Amino acid sequence: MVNVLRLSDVSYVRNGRPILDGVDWSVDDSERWVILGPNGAGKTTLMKLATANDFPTSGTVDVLDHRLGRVDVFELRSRIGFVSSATGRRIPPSEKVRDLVLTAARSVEGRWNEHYDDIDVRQADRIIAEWDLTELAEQAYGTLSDGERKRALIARAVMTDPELLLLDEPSASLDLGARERLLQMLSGFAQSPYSPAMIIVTHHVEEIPPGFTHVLMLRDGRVEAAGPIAETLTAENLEATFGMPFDLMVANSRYAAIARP
Ligand SMILES: Nc1ncnc2c1ncn2[C@@H]1O[C@H](COP(=O)(O)OP(=O)(O)OP(=O)(O)O)[C@@H](O)[C@H]1O
Repeated sequence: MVNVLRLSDVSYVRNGRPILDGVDWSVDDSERWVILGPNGAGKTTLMKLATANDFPTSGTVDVLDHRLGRVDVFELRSRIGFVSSATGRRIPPSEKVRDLVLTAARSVEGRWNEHYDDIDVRQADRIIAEWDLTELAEQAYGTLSDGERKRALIARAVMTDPELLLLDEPSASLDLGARERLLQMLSGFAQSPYSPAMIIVTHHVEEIPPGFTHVLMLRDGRVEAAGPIAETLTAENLEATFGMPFDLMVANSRYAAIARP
């Protein structure tokens, strides 16, 4: 097992307010983590640290065995895949899906005159098929549905064989069918031994793909609970995290929560 992320006593303070407070968290390469928490809990801030896009106010963050503050973050970021709603906004609407995935090999957004090796083209086509995008490969990104866009962005993120893949609310705004299709694909990907360590952020237990192994529950910048999902994702911990009582159901390795009357 190789450690890919370690936060030790991390605090992140802005305007005198602790947005993250005393966070300890460790992720190994075989693990698939869900970060669960209400609006404003600090999930996005945690993602910024894990993707080497920000620095803690105090404590230490080690990403892929490098301590933030002592490493070239640009080199480090090239080893991390990250998809958030902001990622999609940077993609030129006219970019074709095949080029969107292929250009990740050169870390550019928008195809110009770069040369791509056959191995890159084959890798892009394989990943496009894996994420069920073959029929859309010649279609412009701006014309895709939300669900198709999410799959295209994830395909782009995995094109560079990242050692850590982070997805910020991958199924937000998707309709039921698109959400379920994406969850099935994420579940398959999560269960492959060849996949990198994965972290997804969500507000909803219904959006946890089977195969995810661990959960970190965050409230007001503090870790409410963290550990293997089967023993950590409990009605008690949900109540502590979201501040109200829930009935938690598990069926077919999927979770559902409804407020207790
Ligand atoms: N740079 C900043 N300066 C001041 N406040 C900040 C800054 N960054 C985040 N915050 C505040 O910290 C809190 C946590 O923000 P964050 O975006 O990490 O939460 P979140 O869990 O991702 O929320 P959501 O689920 O709504 O996306 C919020 O109240 C936010 O306003």
